Amino acid sequence: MSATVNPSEFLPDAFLPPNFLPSAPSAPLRIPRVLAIAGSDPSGGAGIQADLKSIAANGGYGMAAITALTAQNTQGVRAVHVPPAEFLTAQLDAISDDIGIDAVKIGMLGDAAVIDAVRTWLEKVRPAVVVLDPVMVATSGDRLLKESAEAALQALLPLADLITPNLAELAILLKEPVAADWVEALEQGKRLAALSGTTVLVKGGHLPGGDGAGDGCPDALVNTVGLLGQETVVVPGERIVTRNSHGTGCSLSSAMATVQARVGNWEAALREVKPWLLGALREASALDVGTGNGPVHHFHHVQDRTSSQHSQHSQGPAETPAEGEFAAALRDGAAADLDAIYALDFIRGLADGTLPEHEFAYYLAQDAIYLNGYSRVLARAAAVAPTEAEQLFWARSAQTCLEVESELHRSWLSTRPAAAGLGPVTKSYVDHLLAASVSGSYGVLVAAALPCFWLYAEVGATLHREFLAGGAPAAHPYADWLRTYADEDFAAATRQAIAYTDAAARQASAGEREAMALAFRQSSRYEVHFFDAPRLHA
Ligand SMILES: Nc1ncnc2c1ncn2[C@@H]1O[C@H](COP(=O)(O)OP(=O)(O)O)[C@@H](O)[C@H]1O
Ligand SMILES: Cc1ncc(COP(=O)(O)O)c(N)n1
Repeated sequence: MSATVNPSEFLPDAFLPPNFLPSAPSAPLRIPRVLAIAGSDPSGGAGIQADLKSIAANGGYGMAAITALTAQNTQGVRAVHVPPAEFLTAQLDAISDDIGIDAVKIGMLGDAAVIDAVRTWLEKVRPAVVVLDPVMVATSGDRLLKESAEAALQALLPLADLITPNLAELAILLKEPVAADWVEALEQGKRLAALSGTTVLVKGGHLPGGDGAGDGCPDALVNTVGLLGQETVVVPGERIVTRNSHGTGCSLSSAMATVQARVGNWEAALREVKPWLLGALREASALDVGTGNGPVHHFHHVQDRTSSQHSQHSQGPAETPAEGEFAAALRDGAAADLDAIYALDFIRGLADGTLPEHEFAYYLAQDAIYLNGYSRVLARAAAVAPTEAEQLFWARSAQTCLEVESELHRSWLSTRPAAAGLGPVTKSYVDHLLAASVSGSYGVLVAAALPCFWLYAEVGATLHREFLAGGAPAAHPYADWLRTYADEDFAAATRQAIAYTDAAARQASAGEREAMALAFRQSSRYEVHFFDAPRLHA
């Protein structure tokens, strides 16, 4: 390995929004222009109406070419009207003749003539990002695609970069029975990815409970063309008990198209979109729309301008927590992860000196790579911090990270054999942090960054105490390293980071606080995986 880490190793240019690089700190985030090609749902919960809300909620500029009109509400679909396909072509051409298109989301197509029109236009325009939600049947059970058009839809799949079938659609596209559990769903996802040569997003929304996915609602990216670090990337998620899931598939696919256009990385996009959608499902009860399967709340994360009415709908999480309360809840939630870290072979081996040297070398090399990415994320926190004190704090922390990284290279890594390059856990952790850093929420960003301070400080202090209690033996192979753990400056910075995160939570809406808690939990999990990575990958 070279003496310096090349950040582009894990930060391809396309991944970085223009204002992410320190050279252009004040440039505005580019607003991707996202076109939804889909059917209309006049009740506003699904179809093109959900797409436009979802695109806007995720920071994009939404455009809409309508394939079909439906007469539907939260109870079901009453009628479908598909205008002549030539008129869809006229809409599509009008847009692409004038406007640059950063991403396309395709939803309800209706019939084979519409599919043909979309295919012809896609082949002509070749948009950079195409997400295809193969809409066939509405949640209510009504058909939204003629059965005779299924083969044409199948043939359209290779033109998409991502396909987002639900379990029923996955089964129809494969001509197989519906997957009975999550493991089977992933297998089907792999088969569809192989068949279409496209990345598949397998969605856990329709999983029956107790099937290996636990009570959760996971999603997974499955891919056979080498775009992702691993063949399957599972993003776990909580399951919300609600009837209001009308339009979740439409909203997810539009959000993925929008965020992918912004961050250029499917995994990071899903990690950003999933907490947003979870909040939209959770806060759906704040809306009073229809008597059936109601819509989700796309703008739950936007500061509520009618908070007095809003709080009548959702109690508890909507109330601003007292000072320190949010941070205390985060710490409680991380207890299991800390226990898991203390039980790792890596940590036990580091403490008693039995850790194999090659695992230690791998850990140091990954730490250096991680710190470089982490420093960029902290710099981003400085760029969007609401006060000058916070700006200064995150900027100093970003600088310290780079200094620690270069010290690692100068001292620890200079005498060690070249370890492997960017490891899978390091990549996933940094991707998660980068997704949080472009989420548009300062709170989510600092919550995602916090476990690296907090858990690391706690683990370091414990290891240092144990080392001293054991008489600080000079012959301990990792004595020098263990001594570095007792750093009062780092402990003070950790207390400050906790206080700023707690303050951000007190300023946030209930939905944003939920997204903060999730971002923190995911980073805590990554802390565990990071310490366990040397055992698996060294
Ligand atoms: N009850 C739920 N709780 C949390 N997430 C859900 C729930 N239902 C669906 N989702 C999420 O909504 C998205 C759409 O999933 P799904 O309902 O399977 O698709 P569709 O709306 O196309 O039928 C996925 O990200 C899924 O994980
Ligand atoms: C026009 C239109 N398009 C798509 C859906 C599917 O909705 P869901 O996301 O709930 O599966 C719908 N009900 N109506």
